Amino acid sequence: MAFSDIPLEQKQAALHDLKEIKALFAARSWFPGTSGNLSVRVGEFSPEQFYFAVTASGKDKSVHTPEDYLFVDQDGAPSEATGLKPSAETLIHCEIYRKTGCGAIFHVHTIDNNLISDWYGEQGYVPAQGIELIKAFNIWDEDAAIRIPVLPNYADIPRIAELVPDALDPAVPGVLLRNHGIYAWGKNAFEAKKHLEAFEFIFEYSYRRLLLNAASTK
Ligand SMILES: CSC[C@@H](O)[C@@H](O)C(=O)COP(=O)(O)O
Ligand SMILES: [Zn+2]
Repeated sequence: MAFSDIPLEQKQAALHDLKEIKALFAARSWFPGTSGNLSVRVGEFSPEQFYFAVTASGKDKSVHTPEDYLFVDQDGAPSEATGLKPSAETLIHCEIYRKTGCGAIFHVHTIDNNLISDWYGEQGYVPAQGIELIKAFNIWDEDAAIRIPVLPNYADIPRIAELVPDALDPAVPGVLLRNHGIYAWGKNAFEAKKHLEAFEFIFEYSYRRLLLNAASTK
């Protein structure tokens, strides 16, 4: 399917979703210092060919402008003529789409996701067990345990992107970059938002748990 074959309404719906999510996350201070990026996929998916709308690089994500988003293909190349540059981390979005076939990916930098990814960075995953919000990932076992993968935060984004396919756990819709932030995804914007909120709850819980544990051993 060529990009021009994708119905205009689908493209407009993706941009509408991005606008709403961007405003909501900005109100939560989830885009400090222009950090963070968002994408929503459009059209049919095959691992060889897909398209998505992504935030333009380096923008202040707390304001709306006519130059906030552009469409790119499975390799991160713009699908239409544009002067905009896709997010510097577009290749990471490409690898997540290719591997999972998901419909939306949201990336934010928070103090909690940075601290917890660094604390567990050496072991390569953040453990989480018995936290109610794990059910947001459609995991319903009592006392369920999950591992949220943590990748090194190389300056060279293609070097990170190539690690993504093997790092992902099919049951866990998120991956952390150490001391950087999280990528969370879902079948659509609603689900990606739900997953991101659940991860952030788990990170804040885990951080406070570590503090309480340390206080109780004093
Ligand atoms: C200005 S700090 C954040 C960036 O280095 C990057 O990690 C980020 O999330 C935003 O990059 P962007 O190219 O705007 O999508
Ligand atoms: Zn980032």
